Amino acid sequence: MKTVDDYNFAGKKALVRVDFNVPLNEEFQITDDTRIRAAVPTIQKILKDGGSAILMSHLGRPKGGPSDKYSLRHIVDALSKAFGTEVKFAPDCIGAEATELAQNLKPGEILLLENLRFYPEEEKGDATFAEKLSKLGDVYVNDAFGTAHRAHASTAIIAQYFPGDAKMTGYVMQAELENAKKVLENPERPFTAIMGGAKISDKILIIERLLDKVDNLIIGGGMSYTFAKAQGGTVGDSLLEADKLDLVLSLMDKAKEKGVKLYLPQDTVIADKFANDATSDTVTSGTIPDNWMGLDIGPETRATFGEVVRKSRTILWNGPMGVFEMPNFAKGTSAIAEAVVAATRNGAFSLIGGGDSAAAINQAGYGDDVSYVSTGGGALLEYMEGKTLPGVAALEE
Ligand SMILES: Nc1ncnc2c1ncn2[C@@H]1O[C@H](COP(=O)(O)OP(=O)(O)OP(=O)(O)O)[C@@H](O)[C@H]1O
Ligand SMILES: O=C(O)[C@H](O)COP(=O)(O)O
Repeated sequence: MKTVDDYNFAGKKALVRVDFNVPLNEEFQITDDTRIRAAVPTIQKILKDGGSAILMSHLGRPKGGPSDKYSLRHIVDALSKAFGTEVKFAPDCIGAEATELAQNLKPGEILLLENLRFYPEEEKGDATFAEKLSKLGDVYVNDAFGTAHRAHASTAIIAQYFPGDAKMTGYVMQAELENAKKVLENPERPFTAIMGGAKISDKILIIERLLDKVDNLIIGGGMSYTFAKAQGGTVGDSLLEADKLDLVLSLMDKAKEKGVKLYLPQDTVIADKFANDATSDTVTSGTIPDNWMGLDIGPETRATFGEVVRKSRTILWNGPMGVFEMPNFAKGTSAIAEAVVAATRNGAFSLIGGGDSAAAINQAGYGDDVSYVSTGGGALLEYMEGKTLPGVAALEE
């Protein structure tokens, strides 16, 4: 695969697919700018060579055409700050105005196109739409690792409209693939995977695949209650995927067969409602009373999980240990973050994946103290599951 290092962008307009699907609050402020900061080196390389950059991205999952809520206009100022130069904006990603703005772009300038998903053709992978986008630039760079698992017009289909030497990966894509490979191929041992977050169904395939790779598997967060229930415990109103009970039991058997040590929470912080100011208590896992819900791992679990993590040499972490957005239920996630940082300082390789896990590590101020924070959520998981990423495959053809 060609990379931006193989290309001189002097006098060229680079059409760059980035993943600026960033979390915004109600005032449209960016609450985690990891994906924007990550994109800077690729854009800088293009501009330094004497090229210009036309950035295209999606934001959220808009259905039914353009809407202010999902407009990329909201992030233009933040981009100008991050890139150190004024970023121009095209209020439509194709059409006469976008074409004119792209044509008039001078070396050193950046243009951001409006949300690609305002056209249903984007997600459908429509070839005509992809061809229209392709006309805006001379060369195509795909740096949107976070969206590489989607076979969309701008991430995959578009590549066919550029010759082999004019389509390539950017630095984000390269770094993501390299770091994921470090974990998947010949990891230093012990190798510990920490899985948390809300849904087992989203992560079941990766958990199964990891059983062939890891020495320790730690399960926390919302998904742990399905394990507790499957073992005969009570979980009150906690998150539960009741149709996955047999599945988690078979996972537990597989872990045993493969000699993987499975760590589940011993104790749980429970609450009488889903709110930071809820009344809370700590109970043994699997003994949650009716009308209460588990929102974090308890102190004993923090100690056990922390010790396993500190002794690890390779760490993969996806998904928070509790509802870390609420300060009263963030202790488990913070404790894991601290243990991952301590292990990394001791020479371990740590890869953090998933939007919320990245936000949690940044919120705790540890973003620079782990080996690599992935910009990918679903994309990283699918890559780890062994699936081909269409965004990467399109550049290989
Ligand atoms: N005990 C719990 N009860 C309810 N929600 C929980 C609990 N533990 C964690 N969560 C929630 O899970 C969410 C994160 O789950 P998710 O699976 O989306 O992780 P992620 O790191 O963002 O991965 P990805 O980016 O792949 O989605 C957070 O919003 C968090 O509050
Ligand atoms: O945030 C993500 O995981 C990517 O930007 C992809 O978004 P999607 O799941 O809406 O395709």
